[in-house]
Amino acid sequence: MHIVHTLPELRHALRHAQRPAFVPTMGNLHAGHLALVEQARPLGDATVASIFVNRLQFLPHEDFDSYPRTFEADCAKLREAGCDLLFAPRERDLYPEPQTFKVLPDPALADLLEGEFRPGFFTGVATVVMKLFMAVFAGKPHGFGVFGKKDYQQLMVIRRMVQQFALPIEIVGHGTERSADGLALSSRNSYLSEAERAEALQLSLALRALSRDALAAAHALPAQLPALEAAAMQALAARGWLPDYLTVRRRADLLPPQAGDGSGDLVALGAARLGGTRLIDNLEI
Ligand SMILES: Nc1ncnc2c1ncn2[C@@H]1O[C@H](COP(=O)(O)OP(=O)(O)OP(=O)(O)O)[C@@H](O)[C@H]1O
Ligand SMILES: CC(C)(CO)[C@@H](O)C(=O)[O-]
Ligand code: BAL
Repeated sequence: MHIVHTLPELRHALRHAQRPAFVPTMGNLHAGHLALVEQARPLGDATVASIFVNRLQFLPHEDFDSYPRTFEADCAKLREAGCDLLFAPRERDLYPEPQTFKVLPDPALADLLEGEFRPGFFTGVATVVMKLFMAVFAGKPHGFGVFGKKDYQQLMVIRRMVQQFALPIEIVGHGTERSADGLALSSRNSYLSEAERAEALQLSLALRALSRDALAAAHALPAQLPALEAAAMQALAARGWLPDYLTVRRRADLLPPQAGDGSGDLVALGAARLGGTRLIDNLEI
């Protein structure tokens, strides 16, 4: 695996590729990331990953400084997974000057859920993903970007960005990889103590219970859903969590379900803080 840090090095390394398949990450890689690399490998003619902890998508009080940086271990994992090229820019490579031009995602999609609790998050994500896409795909006739459904809303924002800017990039979504007990793999799981790690599973269980309750109430879901969501949040809060949201939304636009939406059109999404760690998860119903 070739490792490059600068844009000219990246462009040179990719000069013969016609259809790169690209997996952007923030590092501290786990089996979820490696599954994305596995998915990317047969798609393109070069498999590219990036590691970049993007300051632009963190709020001042968030964990930018403490975000786990495990570069050597990440390289070994990517090498083993068959990645051809790793782009690991330093901050000065990607942001040689303050990024005053930004990609502003549609607020109808980006200001809800994650965007409500992390204002500016999706502007930071869309801006860095656009920069990474320009770096990897500029001049290429076609390419693939592989993203995880664990970050469900992020995947939707990126799909819509690619569609509206008519980028010649196919966005591929990969299902959430979980540990044997059902916890969604996440870099931030490494913040959890042993006791918190055991408790963390309750977020996916709560989403499963909320999905079941929503299915049982399908005949009158818009009227009944607020009480079901409140009960799900209270149940987590009673276990010591601080839930931001536990909700059932339409997969198409992440708005609350309307009468006539089928249960197959819905997704349950949740975000909650356990101790100092904020976890997210979702379940397509
Ligand atoms: N469990 C998972 N299954 C599938 N894809 C995943 C999983 N976890 C992360 N990804 C995907 O990997 C890509 C890089 O994500 P990132 O580096 O932020 O990892 P993360 O585990 O989501 O980290 P964090 O804990 O900070 O949210 C994203 O497309 C993300 O959706
Ligand atoms: C897409 C991404 C690499 C942009 O920084 C990040 O949000 C992530 O790791 O999901
Ligand atoms: N996994 C999405 C990136 C973030 O939480 O900042």
